[in-house]
Amino acid sequence: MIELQHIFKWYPAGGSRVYVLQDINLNIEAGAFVSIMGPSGSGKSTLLNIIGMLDLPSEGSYRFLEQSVYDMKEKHRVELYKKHIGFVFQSYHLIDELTVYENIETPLLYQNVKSAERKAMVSDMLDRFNIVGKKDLFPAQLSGGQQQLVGIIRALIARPKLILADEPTGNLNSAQGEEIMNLFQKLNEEDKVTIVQVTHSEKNAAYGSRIVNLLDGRIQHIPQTVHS
Ligand SMILES: Nc1ncnc2c1ncn2[C@@H]1O[C@H](COP(=O)(O)OP(=O)(O)OP(=O)(O)O)[C@@H](O)[C@H]1O
Repeated sequence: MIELQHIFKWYPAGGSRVYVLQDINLNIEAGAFVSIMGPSGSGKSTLLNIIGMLDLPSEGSYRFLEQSVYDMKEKHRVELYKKHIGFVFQSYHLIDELTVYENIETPLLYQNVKSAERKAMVSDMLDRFNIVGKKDLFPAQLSGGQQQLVGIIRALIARPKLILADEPTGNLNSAQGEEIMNLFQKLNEEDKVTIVQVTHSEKNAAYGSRIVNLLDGRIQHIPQTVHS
C-alpha cells in the first residue's frame, strides 16, 4: 500500500541543511498495523505527514496504492488522500459552529451516505464511546479529551482504508485511550483497515503488528518483538 524510497527531508539552516529524515525506505502492506516510535524530534510526525501527503519530502519517491504520488497533479493527490486516508491528530480541528453530532456526521455528508444510514452510523459511534449525552453540545462546551474523542470518531466514521494517527490517545483518560486502541485493533483485524500510528507508549504499540523505530531521522533496524 505504502512504498517510500530514499525519502530525505531537510530544512535550510544558515547555508547548510538540517536533516529531519534521511534515506527512509519503508514498505507498509495493506492490513498492517504499524507503530512509529522514537525520541522527541526524531522525525516521526514528519514521516507521518509525508505518508499522509500533508507534507512533501525534499527528495525521494512515494507510491501509494500503486500510484506514484509525486508524479500526479496536486488535485489528484488531494482526492487520493481524502478518499482513502483518515487522520487522527492531536489537534482536532472540530467545526465550532456544529454540534458534536453534526461534526461526526460531516464526512458522511461528503460521501453522500443516505440520511437514515448516517443517523445509524453516528448513533452507533456515540453509543460506543458513551457520549450520547453530549451530542447536542458544541466543541467549546467539551473538555480537551472529549474534543479529541470527537475528532477521532469523525476520522473513523467514514471507514478509510488507511488511518494515520499521531499520538491518538495523548489527551484521553486511560479508559478512553483503551477504547480507541481496541477500536483500532478491531478496525484492523476485522475490517482490514491499515493503521500507522505515532506513539511514545509501549502499551499502545503492543496493539500493532510492527514497530518502526526512528532515531535522528533514520530507521533503526533493531530486533523487535512482534505481537500477534
Ligand atoms: N519548518 C521547520 N523548520 C525547521 N525544522 C523543522 C521544521 N519542522 C520540523 N522541524 C524539525 O524537524 C525535527 C523533527 O520533527 P518531528 O515533529 O517530525 O519530530 P517528532 O519525532 O514527531 O517529535 P515529537 O515526538 O516531539 O512530536 C525537529 O527537530 C523539528 O525541529
